[in-house]
Amino acid sequence: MAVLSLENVTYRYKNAQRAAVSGISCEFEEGKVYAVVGASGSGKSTFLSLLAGLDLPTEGTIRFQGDSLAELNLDRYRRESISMIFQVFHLFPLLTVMENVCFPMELCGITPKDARPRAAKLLEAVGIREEQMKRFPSKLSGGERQRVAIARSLASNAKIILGDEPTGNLDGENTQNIMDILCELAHKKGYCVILVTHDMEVAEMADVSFRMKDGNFVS
Ligand SMILES: Nc1ncnc2c1ncn2[C@@H]1O[C@H](COP(=O)(O)OP(=O)(O)OP(=O)(O)O)[C@@H](O)[C@H]1O
Repeated sequence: MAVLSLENVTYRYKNAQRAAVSGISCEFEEGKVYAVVGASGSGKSTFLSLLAGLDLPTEGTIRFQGDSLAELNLDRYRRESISMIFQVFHLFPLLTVMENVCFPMELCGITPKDARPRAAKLLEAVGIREEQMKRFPSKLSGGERQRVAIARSLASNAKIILGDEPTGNLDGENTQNIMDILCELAHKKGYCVILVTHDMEVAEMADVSFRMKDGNFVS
C-alpha cells in the first residue's frame, strides 16, 4: 500500500499568477527511492514542503497511510512520520557528532544513557567510525557530515525520508556513497525515500524518477 498518495494536488502561493504545483496525482511506497528532478522554479521545493506537511495543498488531497493530511495533527506528522535531510547538513556546530544524533532522541524523552548506544549504532550503520563520533562536525568531510545527518534523521521512527538536494554539496564519489546508503535503507529496511534534485545522476540511481515542469510531472 502507498504510504503517501496524492490526488490532484495543487498549491498556489498568495497572489501568484500560476500554481507552483499543479494537479499532481501519484503514489509513494515504502521500500523505494524516488527522485523528483526539474529545472529551477519548476516547483520541486514547494512539492517537498507539501509532502512534509509544512503547507497544505490549496486543492486536492495528500494522504498518509490513507488519512488526509488536512485532518491529521501536522506537528505530530512532522515529528513522528517524516525526517528530512538537506543540502547544507544542518548539524549543530557546537555539538559533537554523537551529541548531534542523540539530541533529537533526548528531545523525545529518551535518556542520554539509552540514546548514546542507539546513536552509536546508527552512526556505525552509515560508516562513521568510533573516533569520529567524538569530533565536531567541522572536523569531518562533506560526505561524512551528510552521513551524520542521515544517522540523525534515523533517530526517530519515521519511515519517510525527504531529501532536499541532499547530495548538492558532494562530489561524485560521495554522492554515490550517500545514494548507496539511502537505497539500502529503502530496500533492506523499508524506508520510503523521496529526493528532490537537479542532479540527473541521482535520478538514475533512484528506483522511480519523476520529472517536474511548470508544477506538474511530465514524462
Ligand atoms: N513564497 C513564495 N511566494 C510566491 N511564489 C513562490 C514562493 N516560493 C516559490 N514561489 C514560486 O513558485 C514556483 C516554484 O518554486 P519552487 O521553489 O518550488 O521551485 P524549485 O523547482 O524548487 O526551484 P529551485 O530548484 O530553484 O529551488 C516558482 O515560480 C517560484 O517563483
